[in-house]
Amino acid sequence: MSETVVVQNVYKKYKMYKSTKEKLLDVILPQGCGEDFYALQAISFTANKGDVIGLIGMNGSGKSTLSNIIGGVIPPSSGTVKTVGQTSIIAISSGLNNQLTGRENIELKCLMLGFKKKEIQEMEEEIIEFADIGKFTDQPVKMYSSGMKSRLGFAISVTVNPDILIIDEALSVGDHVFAQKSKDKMFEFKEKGKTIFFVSHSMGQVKEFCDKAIWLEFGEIKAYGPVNEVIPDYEHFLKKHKAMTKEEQKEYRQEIMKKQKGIAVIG
Ligand SMILES: Nc1ncnc2c1ncn2[C@@H]1O[C@H](COP(=O)(O)OP(=O)(O)OP(=O)(O)O)[C@@H](O)[C@H]1O
Repeated sequence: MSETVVVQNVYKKYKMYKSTKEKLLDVILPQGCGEDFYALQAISFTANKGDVIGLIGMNGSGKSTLSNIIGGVIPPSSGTVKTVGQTSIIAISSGLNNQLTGRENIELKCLMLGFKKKEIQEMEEEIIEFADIGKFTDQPVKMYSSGMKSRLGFAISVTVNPDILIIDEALSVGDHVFAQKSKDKMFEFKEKGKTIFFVSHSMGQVKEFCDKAIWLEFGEIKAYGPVNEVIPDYEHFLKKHKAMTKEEQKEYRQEIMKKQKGIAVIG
């Protein structure tokens, strides 16, 4: 089986500041200021061609951070990510330039992906039709509704025919017709054997679409395996977590954070 994504020991560190003053001091003082916060810790896994992997986990567990790192939108603080083939990321705020028109955004994104002018011209109509942006095509994106923006982002990302596709909650946006159109497109990619990462809070959608799942908890991989093994464990955990009092939830989080601090020092 050919490996398309290899993630090795990835960490993503952010600085947390209590005030603007602390943020300023961090820039000025040689020893820095503020507290380190790890959005991702010791993340290692491999995805193969044809894998459709759900990224699941509670709010703030690191799903978007990980998908942005795989998609090359943000760099990891340490560790490596190797991807084979072209990667395309679909997120609700999928990197459109508000000042440019829809058509200019299409051209810019395709140029950045290395397409030639003739290839872009050929794809342009297909993207406009898929996005269904009609007479808004030559208007600046800042005039678009949020639905139009996400349709355009989705249409560009899928028409460039990527090898690795990262979908961050994209199915939950847009009207019924577009949701069905995007779902069909995703199943078409799945059938073509592309590698797909699918970020979702909907276990129904993950079960329907994915073969495997990565369960993230407070920035770490808690489980990675077939959906029919990982999802029941995650659902069981969610139920238990929901039944905890706020205080117990806090204690549970602190317990894990304490363990993670040890890992971060080693990492
Ligand atoms: N730019 C940033 N600066 C500081 N902290 C950040 C930044 N981006 C994300 N974080 C933090 O990193 C953690 C992981 O965030 P992320 O958005 O990846 O989680 P998520 O699992 O996608 O959450 P959700 O399900 O709520 O979308 C969160 O605690 C978040 O507050």
